[in-house]
Amino acid sequence: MRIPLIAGNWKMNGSLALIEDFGNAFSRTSFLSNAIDIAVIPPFLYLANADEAFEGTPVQIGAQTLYGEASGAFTGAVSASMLKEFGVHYVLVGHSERRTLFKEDDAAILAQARAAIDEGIVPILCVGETLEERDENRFDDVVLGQLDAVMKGLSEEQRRQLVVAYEPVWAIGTGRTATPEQAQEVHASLRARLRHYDENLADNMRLLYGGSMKPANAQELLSQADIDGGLIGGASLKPDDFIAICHAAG
Ligand SMILES: O=C[C@H](O)COP(=O)(O)O
Repeated sequence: MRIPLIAGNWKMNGSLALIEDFGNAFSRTSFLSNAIDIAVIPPFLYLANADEAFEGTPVQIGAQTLYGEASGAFTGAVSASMLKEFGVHYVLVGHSERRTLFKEDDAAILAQARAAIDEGIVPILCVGETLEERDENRFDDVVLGQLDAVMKGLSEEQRRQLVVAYEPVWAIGTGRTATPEQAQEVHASLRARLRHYDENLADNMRLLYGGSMKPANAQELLSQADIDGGLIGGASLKPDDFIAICHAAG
C-alpha cells in the first residue's frame, strides 16, 4: 500500500566523481521498479550531473533545501521552480541541521513545503527531538508539534503530497541508532496524529526513519509496521551500502 522510499542525503559531501560512481553502480543493479522509490539528494551544484547520471535507473533526485519565495532579492537562495527545471522530485524541509545551523523556524519550513508542493515537488518534512528533549520525555510533544506546524498550514490536497521523516537528533551521524522499538513508537504516534486530520491520509503517508541507518540495521528498522523507508546520511555516501539498504527495503 505504501511504497517504501529510501533517500540518501549527502549533506555537504560528495563530488562529481561520486555522482559518476553512483550512476555506474545503479546502472549495474536491478530493482523491481515499482517495489521501492529511491532518491539521491546531493548538494545543489551536482543536481544536473546527478539527473544525467541516473537516467535509465530508478533513482530520482532530491534537493536538500529551498527557499519559500518564488523569486526576488534573496541572495544565495534557490526556488522551487529552479529545482523543478533541474528534474528535482523531492526536497528536504526542516532537516535538524537547517533548523539549528541555519535558524530555520516552523514558519520558514511551512513556506518551503508550500512552495515545493506548488511546483509538484514532494517535500520530505524532517522532525525529531534532541537528546535533552528525549531525556525529559518530551519527544512526542516536540515531534508532533513540528508535524502540526506544517500540517495546519496546508490544505487537504497539499497534505497528501507530504512525506515525513522522523530523525531523532541524537541519532544523526552519531552511530547511535534509535532501537526499532523506539523508532516504531514515535512513528505510531505520528500516524495516530495524522488520523486527526484524515484517516486516509494517515494510511497513505510515508513515514521514514533517519539516524545512523546502515546495512546492518536497515532490515530491522524497515520491518516495523509504521516505518516506510529511510533517510540516510553517512551510509548514503557509499554505493554498496546505499544499495544494500535499498535492497533491505525492497
Ligand atoms: O538526513 C539524514 C540524516 O540526518 C541521518 O544522517 P546519518 O545517517 O548520517 O545519521
